[in-house]
Amino acid sequence: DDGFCSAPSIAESDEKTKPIYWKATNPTLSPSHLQDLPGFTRSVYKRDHALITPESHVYSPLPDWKNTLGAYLITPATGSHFVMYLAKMKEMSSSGLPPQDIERLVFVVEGAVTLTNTSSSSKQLTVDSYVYLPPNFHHSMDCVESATLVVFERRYEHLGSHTTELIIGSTDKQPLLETPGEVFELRKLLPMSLAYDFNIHIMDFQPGEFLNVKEVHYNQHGLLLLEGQGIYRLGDNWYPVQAGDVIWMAPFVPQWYAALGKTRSRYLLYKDVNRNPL
Ligand SMILES: NC(=O)N[C@H](N)C(=O)O
Ligand SMILES: [Mn+2]
Repeated sequence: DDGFCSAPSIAESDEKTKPIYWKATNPTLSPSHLQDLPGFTRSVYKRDHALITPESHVYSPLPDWKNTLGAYLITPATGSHFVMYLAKMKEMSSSGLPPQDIERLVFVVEGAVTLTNTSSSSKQLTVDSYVYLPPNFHHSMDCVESATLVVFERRYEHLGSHTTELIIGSTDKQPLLETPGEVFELRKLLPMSLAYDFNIHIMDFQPGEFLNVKEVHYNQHGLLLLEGQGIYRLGDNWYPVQAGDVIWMAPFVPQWYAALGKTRSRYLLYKDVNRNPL
């Protein structure tokens, strides 16, 4: 009647009053309906990339953590040299330590945790804040109510006499960086100095903005879409994505993103840097 196409949203009470077989002649492609289809998932796992969407996340107790469920989404089994997992901390929970020589970055997606370590007083980490923990750095994260964390860990690759330090920060305190030839806004959570063998980029796109470079590079990525929706190209595949989706990108997989929808896209991206690939 309005002269344009739209997918009507049908309230649950409406569904009960509809005649038998009405869905056969009123299909809809709305994402919320697709998610209800038995066995349907947008998740994909291929040699050089994976898309792992929330309906596929599988949680189990995290070794050495108390009262915490974790979903390992990227691990060396997928081909990466790092792990990326979501940790859901419940009431009165606490973290375990990473194995020896493993560095860790934790970003708070929801809730709050208290970070304690032997060298300084406790710090409260709330949504959008993060901590980088050098290898073999004793610490504990404790949660009174609940929190969701995204955690990256990898074996630290030493370079000369450089060493890394404890870093605590939040995205909004990080300066915007130059992005020659690109339109997205870029912040980095770690210093760009040689000591650090990876960084976490926070990238913001307004709807309609996209990567100008159709990237192919030696670095690996682990991505969590924090806000918005769009299309991710990985190799010859084009994926509709939305907040909550996780992507693994192997070295050299062609990659490109265009933000769509009505709100800003923001993603958090692991990238190995500062080391000779040999
Ligand atoms: N897929 C990406 O967003 N890649 C980044 N622009 C990067 O490699 O820095
Ligand atoms: Mn890239």
